[in-house]
Amino acid sequence: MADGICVFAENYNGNIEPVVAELVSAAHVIKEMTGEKIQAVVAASDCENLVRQLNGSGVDEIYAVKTDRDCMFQDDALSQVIAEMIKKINPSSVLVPATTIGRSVFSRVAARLGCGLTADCTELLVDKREDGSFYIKQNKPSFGENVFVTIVTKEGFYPQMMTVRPGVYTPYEAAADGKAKVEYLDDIVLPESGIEVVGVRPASSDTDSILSAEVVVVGGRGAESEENFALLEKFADKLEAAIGGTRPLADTGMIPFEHQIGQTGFTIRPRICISLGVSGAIQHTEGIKDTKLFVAINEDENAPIFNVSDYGIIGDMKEVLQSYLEL
Ligand SMILES: Cc1cc2nc3c(=O)[nH]c(=O)nc-3n(C[C@H](O)[C@H](O)[C@H](O)COP(=O)(O)OP(=O)(O)OC[C@H]3O[C@@H](n4cnc5c(N)ncnc54)[C@H](O)[C@@H]3O)c2cc1C
Repeated sequence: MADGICVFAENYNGNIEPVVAELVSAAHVIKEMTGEKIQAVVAASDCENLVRQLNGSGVDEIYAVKTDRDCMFQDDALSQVIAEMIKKINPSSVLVPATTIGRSVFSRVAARLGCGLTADCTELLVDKREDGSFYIKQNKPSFGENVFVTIVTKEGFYPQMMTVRPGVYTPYEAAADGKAKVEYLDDIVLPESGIEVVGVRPASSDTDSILSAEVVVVGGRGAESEENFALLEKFADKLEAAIGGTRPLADTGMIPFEHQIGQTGFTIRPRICISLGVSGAIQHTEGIKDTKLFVAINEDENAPIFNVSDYGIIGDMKEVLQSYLEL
């Protein structure tokens, strides 16, 4: 019988990616209901190092395959290894980061296993069927991010497999003395790959910068003019803050999608967040609700953003920022 909540331990350059700790949090939410063990799967040439990092991260079991060569970006070969691992472990659910690597590897894993894959979940809820079995409600934005849908894997089909959007869950803080059972699956071998990696160039705009920023300045439609946005950038520069925005700013390309905050964007948890010209629609404020200190500047005293801010300044953002920058 399928049993266990399996987390894909995505790694890069010898490090487990921080997003894995978020998936471990999501797995613990599921475990509270189902009582299943949390498993991590990892396959890499420097596997021992990655297993060390995973041990004590809040997982109960680690399954590892040591590959005979570096297989980063050889998703055709890596997906075969992971699919074989999942067949062997037989978990009831598999949680994968909705990252470029997670998406690419697990669409192939799903095809190999003949199972479904719900992409880009922003909420996972557990429910119980009449026969006592548990299932995961996989909630995600859909249809051009205009509606929210709940996807449920058909009864009796396992694993329930899903990618989870980074930033949605708070990283799991494991007890320092936590130990996992480790098993190396030596009979699984990395096949030849049709992909040759000729070079690696980092992306120019990464989501990490905004997810890990201590201070974030968020612009809304009120900051959309060239003049206002230039002021916002100067302000952010002075505060050494990352820049985020509402969906209209991402739609017009003023900020990259990776910096859109909200239900269909990313969730941030900075120490300080300052929003400029943002009305405060629920779809946006969902993405900032865990901010420690939240300041809003809006010229409309009735703007809903003031209902969720700790401090509010009623005024034209241009005048407020110009005064601040002159100090
Ligand atoms: C399914 C769905 C998912 C969505 N997901 C997201 C999401 O992830 N993120 C997101 O942000 N939105 C999302 N939206 C859109 C959301 O509902 C709002 O439309 C959007 O957040 C509004 O953006 P805004 O506050 O920038 O613009 P507006 O609502 O137009 O507000 C602009 C504000 O700026 C103020 N203002 C104007 N000029 C100035 C000035 N000079 N100085 C000070 N204040 C000024 C105005 O008073 C106003 O309050 C989603 C919508 C749907 C239907």
